[in-house]
Amino acid sequence: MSQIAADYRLDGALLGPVLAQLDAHIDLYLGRGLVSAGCVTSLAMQGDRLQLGLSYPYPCSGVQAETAGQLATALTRLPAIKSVDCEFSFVVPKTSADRQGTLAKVAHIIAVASGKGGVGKSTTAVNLALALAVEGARVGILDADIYGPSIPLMLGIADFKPQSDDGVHMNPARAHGICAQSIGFIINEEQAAVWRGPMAAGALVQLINETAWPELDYLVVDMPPGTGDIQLTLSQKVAVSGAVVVTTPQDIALLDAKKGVNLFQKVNIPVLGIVENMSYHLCPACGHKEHPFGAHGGDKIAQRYGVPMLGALPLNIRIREGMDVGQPSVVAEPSGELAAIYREIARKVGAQLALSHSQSGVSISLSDDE
Ligand SMILES: Nc1ncnc2c1ncn2[C@@H]1O[C@H](COP(=O)(O)OP(=O)(O)OP(=O)(O)O)[C@@H](O)[C@H]1O
Repeated sequence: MSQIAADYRLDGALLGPVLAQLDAHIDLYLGRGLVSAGCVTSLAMQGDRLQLGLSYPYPCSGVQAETAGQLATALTRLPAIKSVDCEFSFVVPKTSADRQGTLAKVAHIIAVASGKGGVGKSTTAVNLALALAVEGARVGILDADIYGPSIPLMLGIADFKPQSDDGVHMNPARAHGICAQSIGFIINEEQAAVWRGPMAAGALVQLINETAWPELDYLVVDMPPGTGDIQLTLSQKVAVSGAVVVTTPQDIALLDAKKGVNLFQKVNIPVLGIVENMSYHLCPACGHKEHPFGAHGGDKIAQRYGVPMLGALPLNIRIREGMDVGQPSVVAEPSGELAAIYREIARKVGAQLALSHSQSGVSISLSDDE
């Protein structure tokens, strides 16, 4: 899966056992051993230290320390190895999409969609974008939610007015390490409310194309709520690489989420998974977990449609309060449990995207330097 040529400089007697140990380490997000997943890009010995280069097709800085520890434990069982230096890198998988103009610098476009409004789609899109960035990717977000563009407020950039250097393309805003563009920077809600399907889709495609996006690994698009023509046209016109469907556990929201999954599957856009928002409530007094809207709805959809369940967020006042003041959970409490859930979702999204766009395996060069 890696697009880097591997460079293995170990003698034959050591190479086999080292590769065996590395392949016995199953990457949780790719579901394969590190060698078969193409993550092992370099191996060399310096004295009794193994220098190990790992290249991941998804951003994963949050689990690198743990992975390095586990690999060191496994590899130092081999008598020749006393310690291991791990070097991690992230190389975004190539895409087959032929994007033109300002989107040519964007590797992958991730649509965040929901069957109905108010389920927390924008909240999820913003935190997912920030979590991908914290995990090590270059990220942008496009607020395409014409009926309620909330991302400027959520990122604390409500007063931003896009400027242009070349008189043609608008520069996106920057906030919390990601860049952002919103339909809300350009038009007001009354104007948007009267747009019908084709007009809205056309305006959104124009907005996305007329933004001077920098080099990005992922552009997260907060889609308008619903699963109709606007969503379909937009997804196809900008060659969406994969979709995340957000739902709440109520039956009505789940029914709409199914429509969302169906829509993307029908047009061959990989559904990267389901996020169940407001999934459970933790009693702040006693820590008791309750499911006021029913349990496991997202799981059932995921199983039925053969798509991953990416994660479940609690109904938690801190999520809303952070959003209201431009401090989403991932940046407000970076080491908190909510940030941890979003970061886990981000790693899964990146890995699913890599799996669904996986290229041919790694090419290996071997030499007996040691
Ligand atoms: N898990 C959560 N716990 C508490 N509040 C939440 C949670 N998720 C979202 N909210 C709050 O619910 C409200 C709706 O969220 P959001 O705007 O993200 O929904 P949406 O699906 O994008 O809505 P729309 O489609 O109407 O724009 C916001 O006030 C948000 O802060």
